[in-house]
Amino acid sequence: MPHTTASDGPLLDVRSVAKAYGGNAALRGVDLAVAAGEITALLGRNGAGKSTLVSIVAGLREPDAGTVTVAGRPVRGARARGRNARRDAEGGGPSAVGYAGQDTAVYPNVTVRDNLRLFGRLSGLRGAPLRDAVAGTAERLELAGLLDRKPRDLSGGERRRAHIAAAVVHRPALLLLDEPTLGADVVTRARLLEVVRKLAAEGTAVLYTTHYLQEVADLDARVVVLDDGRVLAEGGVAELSARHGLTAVEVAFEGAAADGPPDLGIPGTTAVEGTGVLRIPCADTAAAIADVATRAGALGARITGVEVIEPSLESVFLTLTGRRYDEEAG
Ligand SMILES: Nc1ncnc2c1ncn2[C@@H]1O[C@H](COP(=O)(O)OP(=O)(O)OP(=O)(O)O)[C@@H](O)[C@H]1O
Repeated sequence: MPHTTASDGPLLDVRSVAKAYGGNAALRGVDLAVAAGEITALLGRNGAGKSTLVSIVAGLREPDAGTVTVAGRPVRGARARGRNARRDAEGGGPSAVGYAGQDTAVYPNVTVRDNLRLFGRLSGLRGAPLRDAVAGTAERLELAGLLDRKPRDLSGGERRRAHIAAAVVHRPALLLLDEPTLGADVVTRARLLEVVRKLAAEGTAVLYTTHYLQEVADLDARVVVLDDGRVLAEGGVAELSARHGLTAVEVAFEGAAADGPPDLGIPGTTAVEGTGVLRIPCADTAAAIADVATRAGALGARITGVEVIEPSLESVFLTLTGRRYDEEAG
């Protein structure tokens, strides 16, 4: 079912959103847009503000300033909705937003089928459309054989799939996923990415936070880099790599793992921590390798390996923030 917006604008439109907790600014004026059918990956280190932003878009938190619209309609936080929540649900048909936060939100003691029914009903689905939605979603997330089991009796990966199923059962126009693959094994991760790709291909706008840069490439997602509550850069992976990525040559030397690499006197060179490898940022890799060989030869240092590092999201992040992106820090 294709999702259309009330206007020609993006499905999700976030403008100048700011949020502080006490005196700590978590978001400092964020602008972000996601079109129908587009996957946007929100990248940033721990504490960058990703979850805060996603929960504001989900209507779970109030921004201090700025606006969020989904399909042209303003998102109101839980406090502002207050007693009108039911009226909103009744008036608006199935909810436009599906949200899967970091913690699994399915009820552990209720079967997967009843969980999916419940989440479908909460979004306004009833009768045959609800039954079809539950069956279709279970199929999509390979839960069909697990519908009569309770989440407390499922494996971690199965429970995570049930959690995502609860967020998509009503076929939201906008899907918010906050680190959906955190701790998932390779197979579960691949399945979840496949589901996200399919939903996007059918017209769902997806906003996705992750610490795994490889997933961003696998999803061919548009990237928004958030750092300290601000958008540092946005664009496609190739575009960002070309604009901000580094090309470098990494050179390993005999005996350097213990003693550290030799000082070749090349400006900008850094030692890769704990490896004895020298990283040399450069524009012309062939010229850099020839230069290294000459200088190493003069010092009597024996080269044991050379690797060319192409621009990547990792190096984009390093350029923009001056820090490495720690993928396991989720
Ligand atoms: N409920 C809260 N009360 C006080 N401070 C908070 C609260 N939630 C988040 N923060 C702070 O706001 C900042 C942004 O946190 P947020 O959880 O949005 O970051 P994140 O990018 O999602 O991080 P992570 O990758 O670790 O999940 C951090 O400094 C965090 O400590």
